[in-house]
Amino acid sequence: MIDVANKITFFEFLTPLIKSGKKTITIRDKSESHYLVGSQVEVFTLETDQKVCEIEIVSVEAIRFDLINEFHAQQEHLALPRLKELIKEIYPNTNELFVITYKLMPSDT
Ligand SMILES: CC(=O)Nc1cc[nH]c(=O)n1
Repeated sequence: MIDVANKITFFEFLTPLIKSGKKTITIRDKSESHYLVGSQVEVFTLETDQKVCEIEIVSVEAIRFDLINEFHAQQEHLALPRLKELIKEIYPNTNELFVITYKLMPSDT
């Protein structure tokens, strides 16, 4: 059984960006800000619960929605307006968010 501290889900359409190393952050709400720096976390698709890869948590930092900027967009490999739209769709009622920075772990396959 995988503990919540060692599992994270992403929308399937984002997973190629993670696996290729192009997306190096994720912005989550407080309920998903529990990841420990240095821990290794397994990445699964939200829709089908398929394992995608493993990441190591580099940092977890609080941020307000209105402070999401071009640098975050580059790290998400998304255009800034699309990133802000996506985050608003997922978390419509909060301004209190967390930037989780991670690095891709080498895979066995
Ligand atoms: C499943 C899910 O919430 N996925 C998210 C949320 C925020 N950012 C992201 O990259 N993925």
